[in-house]
Amino acid sequence: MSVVVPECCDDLKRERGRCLFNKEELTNILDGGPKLTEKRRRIEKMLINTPELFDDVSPDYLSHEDRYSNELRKATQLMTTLEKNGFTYNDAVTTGTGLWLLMDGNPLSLHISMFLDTIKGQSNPQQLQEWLPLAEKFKIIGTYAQTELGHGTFVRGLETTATYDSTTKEFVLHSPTITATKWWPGALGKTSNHAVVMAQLYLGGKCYGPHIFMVQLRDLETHRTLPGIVVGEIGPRLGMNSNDNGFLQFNHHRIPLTNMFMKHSQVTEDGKYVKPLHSKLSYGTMVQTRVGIVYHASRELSRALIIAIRYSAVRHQSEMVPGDPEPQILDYQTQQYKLLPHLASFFALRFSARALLEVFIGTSAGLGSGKMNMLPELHALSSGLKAVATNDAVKGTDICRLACGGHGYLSSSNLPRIYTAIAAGITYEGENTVLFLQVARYLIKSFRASSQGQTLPFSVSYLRVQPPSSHAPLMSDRGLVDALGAGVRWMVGEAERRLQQLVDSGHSPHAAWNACSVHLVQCADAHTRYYICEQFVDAVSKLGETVSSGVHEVLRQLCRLYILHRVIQTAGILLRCGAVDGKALTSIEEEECHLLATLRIQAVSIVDAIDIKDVFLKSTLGAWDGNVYQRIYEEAQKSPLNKSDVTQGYYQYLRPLMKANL
Ligand SMILES: CCCCCCCCC/C=C/C(=O)SCCNC(=O)CCNC(=O)[C@H](O)C(C)(C)COP(=O)(O)OP(=O)(O)OC[C@H]1O[C@@H](n2cnc3c(N)ncnc32)[C@H](O)[C@@H]1OP(=O)(O)O
Ligand SMILES: Cc1cc2nc3c(=O)[nH]c(=O)nc-3n(C[C@H](O)[C@H](O)[C@H](O)COP(=O)(O)OP(=O)(O)OC[C@H]3O[C@@H](n4cnc5c(N)ncnc54)[C@H](O)[C@@H]3O)c2cc1C
Repeated sequence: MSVVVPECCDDLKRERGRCLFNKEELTNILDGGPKLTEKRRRIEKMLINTPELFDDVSPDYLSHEDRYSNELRKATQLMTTLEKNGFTYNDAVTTGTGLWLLMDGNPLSLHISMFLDTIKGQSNPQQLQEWLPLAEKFKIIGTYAQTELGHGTFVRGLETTATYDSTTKEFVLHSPTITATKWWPGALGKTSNHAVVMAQLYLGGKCYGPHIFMVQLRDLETHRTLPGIVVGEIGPRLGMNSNDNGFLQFNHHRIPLTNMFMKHSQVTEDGKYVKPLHSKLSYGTMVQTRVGIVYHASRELSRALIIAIRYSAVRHQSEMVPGDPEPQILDYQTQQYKLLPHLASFFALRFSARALLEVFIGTSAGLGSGKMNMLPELHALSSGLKAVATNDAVKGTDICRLACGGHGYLSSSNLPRIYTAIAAGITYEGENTVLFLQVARYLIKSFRASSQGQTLPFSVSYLRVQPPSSHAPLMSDRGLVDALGAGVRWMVGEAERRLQQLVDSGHSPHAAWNACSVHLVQCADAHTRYYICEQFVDAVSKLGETVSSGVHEVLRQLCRLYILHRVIQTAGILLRCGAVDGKALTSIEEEECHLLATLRIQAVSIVDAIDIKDVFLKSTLGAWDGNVYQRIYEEAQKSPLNKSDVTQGYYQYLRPLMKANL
């Protein structure tokens, strides 16, 4: 059968012809510098030259078992390819490239992230020397087993016990109830032969709270489960079904004393406990992963944006003016309003992720020399940014899908897979509401400290009870960000007042907290977004000194759009606290509409500059050449239902129905 394929590529040619900035320069900025762009491209080239890393058949057509095996095959191939070519798996993670090839839940991802990070961050020198080389060379393969059937959020409520037996110098690991079963850890079901396990430490009958233990789960030769351990896979999930998320139970399973991670807290041979410098140091791997997730979320959002924006430039639908040719759907203002604020969000998240990474590196260096004072701020920033980044990436990815109409619902658009993968990010590594409440706790504490005249750390210094008055004109970027800051200050002040009022009227502080928690979550969200706006404005103004005017103008427009959009979203609060008036809001709304039209002109070039190649986008709708319809058609031919003209189902069910006398 021959198919008539409309010629689409001219649209993208025309779009690209309108580019007024140096794409390569913007690519370098997004990568963090020309050297990092060059390194990413070297990794990409190497991966593209490894055909084993690519699927002939979509995982959608494979059985659960084959899906897992296929992804494991590619994951192991990826690790060996990287190693052979002198790269680390971290290179593939930080550039995104490796993760995109393993598109459906890579069974080695927990090993190369949380398992290795725990070994590096929680081991004493002897443990590091013993475990790190084994893990780095994949002689042992592990995961991070913390969550249980009964508890994920409330780590202090975990039920798995690790009871020290000083006669044998061993810990006895036990799962006393069904709810103590470890549940969810990626790669726990079938892949891992080790796990770092969070369990309640018991010494002489006393509980010392959650601590981390290195536990071997499977024999290193036969891969069979060791006695005293029950392990398996938890079954299908919304997405990432090529991973083997697992369950784990211990039946009085013994491990040596030296298998407790002892960098921060220790147990001596005679069963004495040595306290850590800060009680939450054992949560370090979670904090580090949250920092990585901010990058990860921005990358996934960028893939969805490239797909949806290119498609919107290729797709023609309806008549804008009766009788005129059908316009590109990107010309509709409503389509621009769907997509372009999320494009601005991607840039905002990318700059904020970088700023957060610097805070993380600075705090980690401080911890190395015993300085704990930056830990609360890192916890608040990483919690808030992880929550905003994943919330926005999920929302943005779904909007991208909707913006592609029916074809966005096709698996071959890759939007469903990007969506389901990033959707898990709202829940894992700290459920977002819970993380926002941690941020709120920090905000209220800081606000109260300020009322007592204390100096506040940098990220909350704008909450000062008597802030210096802003000199920036309201409609400047700085002026609007100051207005947003005033809005957050008002919200936090209001939350504090309500909390106090409830306590004064006889509620316990905890009951008052719960009664204000909707408002507190809004404070945390608003604070984090204020921080993101600040980072975006700072980054663009710093870059202004070094980049060409075309690139600077694009960044300035994206930053402006992000701020305007945020002001409109918070209009109610800003009006209530008097930071803006109705007249200003009207002009901000009008400016946003103008800006959408301006940014639309170069939108395709901007997403081109994100520089993600077709093999990593994996989308029929988002490919560079815009040959959308041919690709969709070809992908459909791969459906197993198309292997024969008449399916078995016809003979088995349909024909009998048609022949029946109903
Ligand atoms: C690469 C990308 C690929 C991406 C690929 C990534 C793959 C990831 C796969 C998924 C993996 C997982 O999900 S692994 C499992 C992840 N699980 C979680 O994240 C669990 C979330 N829960 C928690 O983190 C915690 O239990 C939390 C909610 C914070 C509550 O802890 P507690 O009850 O112990 O603490 P609270 O009583 O609330 O608070 C007591 C004080 O401790 C402080 N505190 C709490 N946590 C702190 C912390 N981490 N650091 C510093 N301080 C902390 C609080 O601010 C309080 O300070 P004061 O106010 O000063 O008293
Ligand atoms: C795809 C995926 C992969 C995962 N991988 C791992 C892994 O590798 N290792 C691992 O250990 N775990 C893993 N997890 C588990 C994950 O970390 C937990 O699911 C997560 O921490 C949330 O905990 P929960 O499931 O107990 O949710 P719950 O805490 O039960 O949350 C349910 C609801 O209760 C609310 N809630 C809970 N506590 C509070 C509170 N204090 N205040 C207000 N509201 C509250 C939440 O906001 C939410 O709306 C994974 C989960 C998923 C989905």
